[in-house]
Amino acid sequence: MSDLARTARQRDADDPLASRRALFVLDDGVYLDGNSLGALPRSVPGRVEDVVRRQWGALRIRSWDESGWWTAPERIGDRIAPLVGAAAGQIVVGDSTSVNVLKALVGAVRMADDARDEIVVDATTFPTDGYIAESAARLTGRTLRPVRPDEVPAALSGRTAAVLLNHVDYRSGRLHDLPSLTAAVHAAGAIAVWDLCHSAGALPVGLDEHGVDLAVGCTYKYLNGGPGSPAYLYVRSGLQDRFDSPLPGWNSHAEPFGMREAYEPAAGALRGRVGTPDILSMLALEAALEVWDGVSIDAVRAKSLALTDFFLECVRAYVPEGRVESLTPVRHEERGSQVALRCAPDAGDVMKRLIGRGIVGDFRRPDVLRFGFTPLYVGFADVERAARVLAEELR
Ligand SMILES: Cc1ncc(COP(=O)(O)O)c(C=O)c1O
Ligand SMILES: Nc1c(O)cccc1C(=O)C[C@H](N)C(=O)O
Repeated sequence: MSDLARTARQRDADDPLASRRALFVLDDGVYLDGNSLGALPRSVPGRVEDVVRRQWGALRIRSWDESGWWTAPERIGDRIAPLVGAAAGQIVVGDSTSVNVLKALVGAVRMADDARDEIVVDATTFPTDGYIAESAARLTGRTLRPVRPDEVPAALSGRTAAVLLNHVDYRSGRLHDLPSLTAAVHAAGAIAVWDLCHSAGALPVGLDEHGVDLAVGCTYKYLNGGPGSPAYLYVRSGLQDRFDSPLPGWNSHAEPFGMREAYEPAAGALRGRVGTPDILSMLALEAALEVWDGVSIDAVRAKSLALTDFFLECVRAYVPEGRVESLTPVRHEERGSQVALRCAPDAGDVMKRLIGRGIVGDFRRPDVLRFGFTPLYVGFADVERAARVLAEELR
């Protein structure tokens, strides 16, 4: 056994989160793709079975009240809230991240005065946010200005209405400085909107502490909600009265069953709802969130950094010099929970071979091997093995 393998074994033995792994369905491979689709928590299949057979099959329409279907978006929002540093009453679950980006960004611009004619968007964003921001700009009669996150402070002015940023870059794994960027946006008198897809469940976000205005995120990555599980929208309590959703469906009406002709928004975070919630996915997510009971997000962050540090150490030790280049920042303050390795010209083939050997990461065009580290179920021995197999494939 190598020194690194021995170290891994010891670190797994000392890991306070190690027992969480048993809460997930995994095989004997190494799953490093939880930043794309989280693994299945064991509590989910039984809950879905109950929702389908008893709540739907037997109770039918009564379940909207008796099984808590109607209030699921805000109830599950309150369950996610502590994971992203938000007090209750500010998050609703529903729709996709893409749809929530539209609600958040148009809602943000509608809070700004008309003289503010620009929307700033992260120029390195995951594509969907950029596409939707472009449409939000057209819908609100603003100009879209793509800016790299590090250049955002210099780009802000009295013309800026709202700024949409990704907390962690999906390609490189770079963590952007949410507190200081939010403060800069506020100093310019603009509204800060954050996409938390790659940070929620992997590191502390501190939405309330840092005064974030609006935020969105998916639940199928580090929150393990399942394929296509509903996303969420956070609207800071102090802004909720001014939040004017571009999708004011009947579920966000003050009196949904009043069936009124005129729209009147509900109070609070409920304004972020649109239409009938996707109950099966939503209640699968609720069951999945049980894995967080008793877990501190600070402990998750500590393990995440230890895992990514250890992976980089193993890669340095095992992989032939010059064969890969890490795009992941060395400084912890700039790192999310993934490692991206540039591997030209054959990253796509290399990832296929890794997956064939049970080491599952993903390939992002044009030349990136991407490995996500989910602290609740990835261990140090997994990390050492992944780097060792990668080195074998690259030799
Ligand atoms: C930063 C970011 N935003 C949005 C999305 C996707 O949004 P949607 O769930 O609407 O497909 C992803 C990943 O798919 C993402 O990484
Ligand atoms: N949402 C996804 C999907 O529906 C299929 C495959 C992958 C995804 C992803 O989440 C991709 C991911 N956001 C990324 O960072 O690349």
